[in-house]
Amino acid sequence: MKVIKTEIEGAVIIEPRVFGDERGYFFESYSARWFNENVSEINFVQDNESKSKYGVLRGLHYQLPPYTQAKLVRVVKGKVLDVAVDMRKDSPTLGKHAVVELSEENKRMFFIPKGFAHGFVVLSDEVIFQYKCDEFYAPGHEAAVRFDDPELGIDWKIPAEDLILSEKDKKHPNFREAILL
Ligand SMILES: Cc1cn([C@H]2C[C@H](O)[C@@H](COP(=O)(O)OP(=O)(O)O[C@H]3O[C@@H](C)C(=O)[C@@H](O)[C@H]3O)O2)c(=O)[nH]c1=O
Repeated sequence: MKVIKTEIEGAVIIEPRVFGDERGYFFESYSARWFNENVSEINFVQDNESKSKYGVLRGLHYQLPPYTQAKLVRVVKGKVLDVAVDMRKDSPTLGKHAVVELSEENKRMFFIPKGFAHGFVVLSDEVIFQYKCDEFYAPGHEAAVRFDDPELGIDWKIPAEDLILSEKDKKHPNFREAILL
């Protein structure tokens, strides 16, 4: 397992050690002991999975206090561009984002601490996306930022006409109007 820093303090990429043999492969997708020693002392309490087709963009989502969530995200099938936007009001990188390509090939995971808005876009025909959260879903405390706010300047890598968003995700506020953490 290797920890790779991103341009934003706290948001890190995790590269698992993959054991390949004639049967296929094996890797530890999560070890509480390793994670607590090498990344952060976290108690994950919920696992989620979503399936999406090419062009689907989910984001940029977060939960408000007291239900802020840290997330450990990965792709089981396909490929995404994964983005975390720093919403921490006291952070020197407030409003900046980290981008990571996650795929079934590179098997990378992305750890997004509390204080970030998160989203991804699907670059392959289909994606199965899995993630762990350290706080339960709190529907009354959902918050979000527009994926295409020019102030954030995120390059989603696929043409705007290919994007597929939920009705909810089309209506989020810009970063300037969003609630900071
Ligand atoms: C996130 C979530 C949704 N739901 C329900 C609510 C809704 O009816 C249905 C679909 O929810 P959404 O449209 O919000 O799903 P989605 O757009 O996939 O939301 C997710 O996006 C990514 C980018 C994240 O970072 C996640 O934290 C989460 O916000 O699932 C739960 O029951 N539990 C959950 O934890």
